[in-house]
Amino acid sequence: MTTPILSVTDLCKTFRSGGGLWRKPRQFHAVSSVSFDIQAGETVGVVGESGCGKSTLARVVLRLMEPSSGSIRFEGEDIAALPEKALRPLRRRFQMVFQDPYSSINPRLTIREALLEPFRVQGVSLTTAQEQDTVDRLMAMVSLNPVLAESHPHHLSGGQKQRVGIARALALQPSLLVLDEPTASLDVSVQAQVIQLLQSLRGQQTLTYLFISHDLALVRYFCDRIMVMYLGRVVEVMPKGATPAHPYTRALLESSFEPDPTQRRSIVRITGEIPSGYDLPPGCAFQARCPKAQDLCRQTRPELGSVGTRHQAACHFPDSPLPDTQTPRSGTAPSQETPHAV
Ligand SMILES: Nc1ncnc2c1ncn2[C@@H]1O[C@H](COP(=O)(O)OP(=O)(O)OP(=O)(O)O)[C@@H](O)[C@H]1O
Repeated sequence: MTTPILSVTDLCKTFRSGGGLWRKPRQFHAVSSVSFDIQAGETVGVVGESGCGKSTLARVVLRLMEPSSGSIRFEGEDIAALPEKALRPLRRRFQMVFQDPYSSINPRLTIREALLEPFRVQGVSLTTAQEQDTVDRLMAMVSLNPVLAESHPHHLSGGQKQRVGIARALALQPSLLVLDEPTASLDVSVQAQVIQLLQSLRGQQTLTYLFISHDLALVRYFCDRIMVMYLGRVVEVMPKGATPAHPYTRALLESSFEPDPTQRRSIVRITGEIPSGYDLPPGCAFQARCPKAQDLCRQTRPELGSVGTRHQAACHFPDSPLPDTQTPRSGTAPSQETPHAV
């Protein structure tokens, strides 16, 4: 087994709010005890509803936000507590593509300047000829007309701007790219083009992707493995093509299907309130919305446990592939498997 490119263990991010002379600040658990590994060349998806902690996880993993606790090993080195000065040279090895291409590029810079900015930030000096080669190479890599290099971002369409965002992220030849909903703000036809571009770049270069999305269907199409988050925790980890075992993942999947009147199948609906991240109930965080919840779910929080090959779910009563879904899984105690299952 090779060393994973990224290894995250028990990562937590807590936000404090309120508090004063007589009142303790309240704690919001945006990311709770998340552990996963990514091997070089893999594409791992993180999916879940709005507010479940996907973007916070992405930002904390890349140290764009400080973790509250836990370890983040990038190419074998623990970067969770590394001072910024020591971290800076490593930053060229992991980059992020943001959801909103409109705000992620400085509107005052031309596209050429935006593409060369990462080199300046990293203190890499280029000759005029090298700058031109670099801009030409990056524009070609993301299939942008080189004429656009002298334009400002407001002259570009959303899709073109996101291509610039991707080119900028790739400028320093990183090994890990974290993509935070890279197509969410684009029209549907443009979304498909950006996904195709990301697929082709993955084929041409040795790139590892951590792909964040609220769209389970897209993640299932694009990613090798999928990590499902609910209220800051990972509730399911499954390989591409696997049948979801957690009722929450199943419901997410159902909600992403187009209705088909010719198909008869049982629909899982999510009803009920999402609990507040400030005040989580004991037991399973999904219990109030889960059609299968029983007393055990209200009492004991299920840990991530094996339900199949490289497939884990944090549920006392997971769906197939386990044969008897009404029998509590024997592994409701902390999983015997390594927590680094992603
Ligand atoms: N700086 C902050 N201070 C307080 N709470 C925050 C902060 N940043 C995020 N949160 C809260 O943490 C939770 C997780 O936010 P996050 O943006 O990570 O979710 P998300 O799954 O990426 O959602 P979306 O898909 O809408 O971007 C949310 O409830 C959000 O309000």
